[in-house]
Amino acid sequence: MSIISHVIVKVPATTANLGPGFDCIGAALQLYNEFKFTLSDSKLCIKVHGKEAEKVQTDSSNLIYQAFVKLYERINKTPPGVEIEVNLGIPLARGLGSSATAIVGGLVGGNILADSPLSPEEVIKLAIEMEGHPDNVVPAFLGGCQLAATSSRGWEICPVHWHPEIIPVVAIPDFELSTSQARKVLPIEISRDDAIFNTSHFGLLLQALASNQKEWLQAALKDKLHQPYRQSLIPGYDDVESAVIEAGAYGMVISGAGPTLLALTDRAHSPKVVQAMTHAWAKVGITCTVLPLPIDINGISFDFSPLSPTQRQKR
Ligand SMILES: Nc1ncnc2c1ncn2[C@@H]1O[C@H](COP(=O)(O)OP(=O)(O)O)[C@@H](O)[C@H]1O
Ligand SMILES: N[C@@H](CCOP(=O)(O)O)C(=O)O
Repeated sequence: MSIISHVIVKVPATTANLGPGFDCIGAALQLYNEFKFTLSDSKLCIKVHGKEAEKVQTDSSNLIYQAFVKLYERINKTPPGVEIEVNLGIPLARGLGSSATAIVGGLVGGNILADSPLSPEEVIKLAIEMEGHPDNVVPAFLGGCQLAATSSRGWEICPVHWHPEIIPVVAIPDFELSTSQARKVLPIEISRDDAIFNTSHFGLLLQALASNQKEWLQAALKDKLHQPYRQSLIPGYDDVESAVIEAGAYGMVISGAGPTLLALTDRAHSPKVVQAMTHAWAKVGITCTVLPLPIDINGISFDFSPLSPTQRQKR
């Protein structure tokens, strides 16, 4: 029996792939979704607040609720009645890990209301299973920049040092691109040359992120696994990239599955990069919101209240 009446879980946005690290690396960003779970005797009730709230399902198909139910399935218990209140701070289907926050939020909320039967490692494993790849759910849960690789134990998760002088700037356009659509355009197989290209660039990326070595970062952001196939889904990609380089950034990549574009820059060039992204996309008729978003180093945070003695008696 739960001794907790409600829990509020805050989960950060993420930027996955970082160029050559398709499906294995991502970083948490200081932009958040917040989920409040309250035990309830009546049927499921989901309330959503914030911009784009009307786009989120409020029935049992809601991804947060599906994750909540998954948690209870895993511990062989019937899910309790619950009211879920969502405060959306992260735009949907833009490549900033909104689905990852819903999965992580639902699992963590469910786990806490069930008196935490699963360890953080088990919750992360379940989140990866639900999302299908680790590169957004892992940093969303743990914060910072995280690398995940399969092993005989399941997953090896490894923090990646992100030099504080490397500033992420995201340009979020006013159109959506679902991850499933952006995965459909990817080839099943790639050539050995492309595999070597990505292996070498990914190795360089890890060293470049840790050291802030300018030339390494400039080269390391290149990729041949997913970006060449996805660029055509993002009108104006080449124009924004040229403007970003001209403004002095290290480079630009697709954030997650897109369509948000992520520039990495040093602090001094950050204001120019913001302007360049805004203007370059406006020139091709696309309105976007451009934000420098520092790395979130904490991952999930939560706050909960115990049941009152009267509530305990009722249960
Ligand atoms: N806060 C949320 N609550 C419920 N479902 C959500 C939430 N955020 C995202 N989703 C679901 O995830 C979908 C977007 O996932 P996806 O295409 O992977 O984009 P993203 O890059 O934002 O994760 C939404 O259309 C919605 O179905
Ligand atoms: N590696 C995935 C990452 C998807 O991240 P999201 O933030 O767009 O959900 C991919 O590139 O498909």
